[in-house]
Amino acid sequence: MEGTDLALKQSMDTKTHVRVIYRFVMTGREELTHYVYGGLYLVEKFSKEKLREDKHISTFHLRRLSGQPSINIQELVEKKMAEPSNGTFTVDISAGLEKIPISAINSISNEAQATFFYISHIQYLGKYQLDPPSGCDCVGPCSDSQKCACVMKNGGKIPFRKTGGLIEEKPLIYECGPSCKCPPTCRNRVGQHGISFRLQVFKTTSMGLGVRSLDFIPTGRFVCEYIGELLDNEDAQERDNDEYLFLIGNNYYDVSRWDNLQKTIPSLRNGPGEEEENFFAVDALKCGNLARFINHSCTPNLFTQNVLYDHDNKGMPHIMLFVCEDIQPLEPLAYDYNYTIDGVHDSEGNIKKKRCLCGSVERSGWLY
Ligand SMILES: C[S@@+](CC[C@H](N)C(=O)[O-])C[C@H]1O[C@@H](n2cnc3c(N)ncnc32)[C@H](O)[C@@H]1O
Repeated sequence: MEGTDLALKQSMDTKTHVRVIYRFVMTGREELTHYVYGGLYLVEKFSKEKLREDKHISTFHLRRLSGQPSINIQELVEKKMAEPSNGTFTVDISAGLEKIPISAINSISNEAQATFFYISHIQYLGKYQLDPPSGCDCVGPCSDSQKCACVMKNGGKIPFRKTGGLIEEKPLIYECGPSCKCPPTCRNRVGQHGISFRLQVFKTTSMGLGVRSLDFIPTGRFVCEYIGELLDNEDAQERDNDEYLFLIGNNYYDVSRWDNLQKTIPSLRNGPGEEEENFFAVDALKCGNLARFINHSCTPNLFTQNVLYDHDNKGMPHIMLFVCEDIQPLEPLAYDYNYTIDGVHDSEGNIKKKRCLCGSVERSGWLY
């Protein structure tokens, strides 16, 4: 057996008592089964004796994808460690709220899953007035050539490719929404359709829980929204939570970030004006979706994009995560939290510091 080769070619074979958990191929959409060894894969049922007796033993050809750690299969067999002694697996932490199940695996310890309420839509506190969105009158799917009101708001071009990928990051994107006459299949509706790739929460070795993809996800594709309770600055301060609070202002009000874009296409300066700078945050401490588990990286594979579709309040856009670099199966997802060093304080105003453990060479060493 080629020990450095980790993509199992074969799936369930009842005769040999060997079951392959993943096929590590980019197009693989094999059913996820329950045991994963070392956070990667392995056999569901593996009887050493029977394997020896059985003439129909299947041989695996193992092929490792770039970045996957190696596993010594021979050692596992010798130590009778074919089944993990520790670990928990949850088939769907969203309990059916997402279109596809969000599994969670802890192959490091038997620690219980984090306790929070899984929700799949932003919760707006009653005190915030949401302006109803203005929609387009397009008959059929919107296109760049039509005089579509939403296309105009996006600077004259639908921001998504036909394949669904976002063309480029912008201060704000207007998707078509419930006030538009175009159908749900319109190309200008992406993030609102929710998760479409298989994502998994997993226990990391140093950063608590994280999220990885079980599928290959190409650059530009939508991954998920950061969901939680929407709070204004004042309410956010009162919640003692800097772990799961996404400050909307972090990548939005920084006009210098969009300078080049604004010079080339002035109509794209469609972020909030100064008078609208009432900062908002999405708090996912008590309730949220899987995005609350996505860790920070100084070399991220995701970026956050502000999107409006179901209301017109520029100060509280949806925070949608898109891919900025092709994601391979089992690769952890990460975005840049955009903290400023010495910019995080405790309730007494003292500077808080936290080491960054993302491991990127370019890292500053500090998360904040
Ligand atoms: C939004 S949560 C991410 C999920 C978290 N790992 C968990 O177990 O729930 C943010 C927290 O994760 C940890 N974290 C995320 N990225 C990190 C990094 N690059 N280095 C160190 N800690 C990180 C920090 O404790 C941070 O406050």
